[in-house]
Amino acid sequence: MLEKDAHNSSLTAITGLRVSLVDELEEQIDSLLEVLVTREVFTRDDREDVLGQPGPRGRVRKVLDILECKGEEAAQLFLSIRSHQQVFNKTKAAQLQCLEYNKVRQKHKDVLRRRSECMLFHNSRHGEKILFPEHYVNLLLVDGHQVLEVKKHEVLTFGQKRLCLKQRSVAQRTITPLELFSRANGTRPVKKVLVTGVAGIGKTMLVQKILFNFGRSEDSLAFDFIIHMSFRDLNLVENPTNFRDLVLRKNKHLAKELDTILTCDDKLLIILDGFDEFRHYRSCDADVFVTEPDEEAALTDILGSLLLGELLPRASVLLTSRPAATNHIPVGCIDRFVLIAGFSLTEVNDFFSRYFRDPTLASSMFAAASANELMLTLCYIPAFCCIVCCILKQSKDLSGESPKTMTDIYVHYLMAMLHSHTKRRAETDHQGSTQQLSDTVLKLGKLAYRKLMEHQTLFYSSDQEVAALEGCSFLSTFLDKMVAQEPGYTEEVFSFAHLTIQEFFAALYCAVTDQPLPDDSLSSRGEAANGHLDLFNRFLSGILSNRNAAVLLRQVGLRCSKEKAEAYRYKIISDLTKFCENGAYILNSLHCLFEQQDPSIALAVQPAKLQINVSDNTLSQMDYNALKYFLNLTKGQISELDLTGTGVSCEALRDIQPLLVRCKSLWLGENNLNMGAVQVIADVLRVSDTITYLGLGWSNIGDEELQELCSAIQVKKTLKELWIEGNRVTHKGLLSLKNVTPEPLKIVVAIWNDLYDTNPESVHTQESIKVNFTDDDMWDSWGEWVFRRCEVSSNEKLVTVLHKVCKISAQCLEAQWAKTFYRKLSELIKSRIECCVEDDMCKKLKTFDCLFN
Ligand SMILES: Nc1ncnc2c1ncn2[C@@H]1O[C@H](COP(=O)(O)OP(=O)(O)OP(=O)(O)O)[C@@H](O)[C@H]1O
Repeated sequence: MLEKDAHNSSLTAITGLRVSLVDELEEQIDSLLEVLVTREVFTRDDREDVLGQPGPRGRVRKVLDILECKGEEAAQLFLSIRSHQQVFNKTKAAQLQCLEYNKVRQKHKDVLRRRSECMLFHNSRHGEKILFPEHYVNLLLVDGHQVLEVKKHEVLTFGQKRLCLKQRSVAQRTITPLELFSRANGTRPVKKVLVTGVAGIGKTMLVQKILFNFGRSEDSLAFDFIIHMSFRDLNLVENPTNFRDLVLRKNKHLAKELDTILTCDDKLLIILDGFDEFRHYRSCDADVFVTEPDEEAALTDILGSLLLGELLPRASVLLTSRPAATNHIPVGCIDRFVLIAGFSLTEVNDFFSRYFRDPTLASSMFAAASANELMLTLCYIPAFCCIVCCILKQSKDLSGESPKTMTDIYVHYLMAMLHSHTKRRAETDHQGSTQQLSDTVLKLGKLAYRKLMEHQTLFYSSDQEVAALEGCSFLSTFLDKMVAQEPGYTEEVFSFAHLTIQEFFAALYCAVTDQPLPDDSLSSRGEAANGHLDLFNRFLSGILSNRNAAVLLRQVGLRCSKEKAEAYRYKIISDLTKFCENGAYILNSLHCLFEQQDPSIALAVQPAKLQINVSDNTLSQMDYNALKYFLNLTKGQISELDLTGTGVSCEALRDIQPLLVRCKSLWLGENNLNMGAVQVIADVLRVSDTITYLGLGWSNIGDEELQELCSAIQVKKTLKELWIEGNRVTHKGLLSLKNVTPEPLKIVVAIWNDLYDTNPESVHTQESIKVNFTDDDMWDSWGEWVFRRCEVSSNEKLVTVLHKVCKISAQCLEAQWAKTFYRKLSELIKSRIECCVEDDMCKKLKTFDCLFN
């Protein structure tokens, strides 16, 4: 019996599979029949019998009946033909799918190319097409961002008790857009990239460049698909949604292949542009995870999951943001931080050439811009460069007082645009009056202001403020119009030509109406201006300055009230005085002062102590200009200048060297200081009669650099404390301290250096050289300093400081000073939590609260 079964195994199999074979073969029975005849398994008569059956399923059944009569050999041949057929079908399906995938990929590239091939310039939006490749100017991209790398490191090692907490400084280098996803040092894959840069520096342009090149298959970014989403547009998503729908919103042509595209997620790049513009930017550190593209969820959870790699874990993500919002990005998941540094002089020149096209005109315009150094500095930011060109194009020169500040440039721009508009109107209907102009400007201002306060950058035509603009003629100069496809209907959607222009109009509205000045000073709850209104405040200050107020009144009949201007000046003076005295973060106030260009305001700032804290923020030349402007107008000693984590370079240090000489405490830690930079510091030590405390922790200092500093310290002998934690100094390096300790240097803090071996000749047995935490007064004062800084910090800055100080907790908690320090911190955190209204911030503070208790 068994033997018989074995002999008849194919026949038995066919009998067993009969039902499924009928399903499987019904669509291919005719071709299968032909093969059976060709291979002589069936005769022509058999074929006639089969074809005589009604319907394909009947024909399959007949084939199976005949096979049963023919016996085992025929059954075997049949099964082998069937399995060949299966393989053939599968290959064909795969080929078809691949063909379809490639077709959609090409189509998508065509769409991206079409979408990105034009460039919008602020004054050329009346049907004038400017081709992207003809106007795109190379942007300087810097790989590595000290402050964010440190933050990431701190987030990742949060609460860990590590013995050696050395944080190497980040080596920075310039890269090209092509290298954004290339592996650093050829090791770890780079999947999540964060690109930051200040307003108008070219983040969106960089995204356009990537899309354009991809659309033209011009670069070798190894992706099959790039999905581009802007937060400006995502703000319009109201209800829970899913990732698939988010992709299809703007890419309906991907619908058929989307499953395959999402399955091959390692070949997918998702670009999320303008995180700072996101209405829900505070809620992206998701703890509710979405793992499937079809899962319905809140937009923030979907985006958070994408960033954290819970959704489409193999996909690459490029996120762009202004620096102010980076505190709300889960930096732990970012593999590469890239900073856009804008243009250098060569690129500014290139921009002028491309803008004016005629080389002679371009070079005379460039000369006009170069005549004003401050204006040239502004041109390093592409958006400002573009506006400068636009003004020059309209007015041929910079007549009158030439622009010195960012606001001056925007006011000139507004005037140039209005002027060209009235000229055009005058040529046709002679109706354009100043009154009409100022009315429209005010309406635009109201729209800009209301929406900025609500964190909105896109507005529907049904919005009240948009409806009020109906019929105004020069809107297209400042507003972009798009048509949004909503399910079932379309609606017009507007946005300002650029976010900075919205911020400018918003400030203008606030300056010339009775809208109260926004109160952004640090409240006891630590809710300082969260960066969202930084630029708005700078514009507001500039517009309220006597110079610009006069221009606005003369040219458009817009009047800033005297009281408001006075109140604002008073606010600058009192803010600056307060921040100098308490050591709070001061950069934006310095910019507001700079915008006024009125030395009498700076002279009125007379703090009891001059402390300047601009730490933990990469500084640009414009920032240094604002810093120099204020400090050059003040006299005498600078009690403290805190440039920790600002990316300060050797050139920048040279630029501000005269200020460094006036400092008593100078903090330069968490910057990558090369030998050139150390030499500038040494030069300062050689001449300064005031410098007493110097902080160079985590700044890549090695033995040679330390030696350079020690020989400089010996000249004036004013330095008392040197902080060089977390560097590369060895025992040998410490020997160079021999001649300067304990006099004049009373304290050298060298913990977390390369001091592993116990060297009998070592100098750190000297009491003044600290290589470990101890229980003494010095740490007590350190704790007090940190605590004072925490007290005047916004919650966001506080969290940055807390991350830094929580590192030491494990090692020294037993010391009395540490007990007091952490108890006070814990109380401060508790009081901040009580008043905190922002969910993500509350969560962060609570984590520290748990840690410290
Ligand atoms: N590489 C470039 N080449 C030519 N023009 C540029 C370039 N980058 C920026 N611009 C000009 O500057 C303007 C602002 O650039 P973009 O919108 O990319 O800035 P952003 O960094 O995204 O600003 P924001 O943070 O305010 O959104 C552009 O509209 C364009 O006119």
